[in-house]
Amino acid sequence: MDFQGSLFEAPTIEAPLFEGVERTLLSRGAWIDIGRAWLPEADDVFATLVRDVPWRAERRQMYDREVDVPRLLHTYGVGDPLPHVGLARARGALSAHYRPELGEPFVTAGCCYYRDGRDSVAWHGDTIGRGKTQDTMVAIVSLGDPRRLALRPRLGGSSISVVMGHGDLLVMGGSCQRTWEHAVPKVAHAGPRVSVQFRPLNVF
Ligand SMILES: O=C(O)CCC(=O)C(=O)O
Ligand SMILES: [Fe+2]
Repeated sequence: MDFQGSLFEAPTIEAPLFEGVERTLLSRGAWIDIGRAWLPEADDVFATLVRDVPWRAERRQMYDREVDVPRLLHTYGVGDPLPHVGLARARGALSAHYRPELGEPFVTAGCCYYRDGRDSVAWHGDTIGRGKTQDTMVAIVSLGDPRRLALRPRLGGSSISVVMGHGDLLVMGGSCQRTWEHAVPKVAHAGPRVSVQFRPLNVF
C-alpha cells in the first residue's frame, strides 16, 4: 500500500519490484528472467482480463506459415489504454527496470486466453518484426492456472521448461526470439490461464 497520497485519494496498487527476479543464461546470447508471484493484485487483474478483454479467435502468421491459434487473443497497441491499472503499472515498472539494457520502453500488450488444457501455442519465436534480426525483449506476466512454457534452441539441443504460475513474470531477452523458440504445450487438464506479453515497438 502507498500511504504517501492524501487521505482522500483511492488506495493505489503497489508497484512490482525486481529484487526477487533471477536471470538464467541460455546459449547463444539468450537469457530469461523469472520473478515468482511478481504482479501485485494478480487475482483482481486476472478476473478483470477474463471479463473485460474483447477476446477473439484468430489465425496467425508464425514466421513462415499461418497456423490455427487454439487460444483467444487481443492485442493492446501503442497508446491503447490497458484494462487494469495493475497492468499499466507493471508495464511502467518493466520499462523503467529494463531501460538500461533495452534502450526503449515496452509499448504493446498482447493478451492470450488459454481456456483449458487444449488451448496452446506451437513452437515459435516472436520474429515477425525486429525480433527476427535484432536482440529484443518480451516480458510475459502469467495469470490463472499454471502452464508450462517450454524453450528450445533453434539449432537443436535440449529444451527447458518453466512452469508459469499465477502472477509470475518471465522475460525473454538477448537473442532469445532469434536463437531459441518457445511454446505452451497442450496438457490433459488445466483451468483458465491468461498471458500478457509486453513488447517494444515493432516486435511481435
Ligand atoms: O502464453 C504465453 O505465455 C506465451 C505466448 C507467446 O509466446 C506468444 O503469444 O507469442
Ligand atoms: Fe511468443
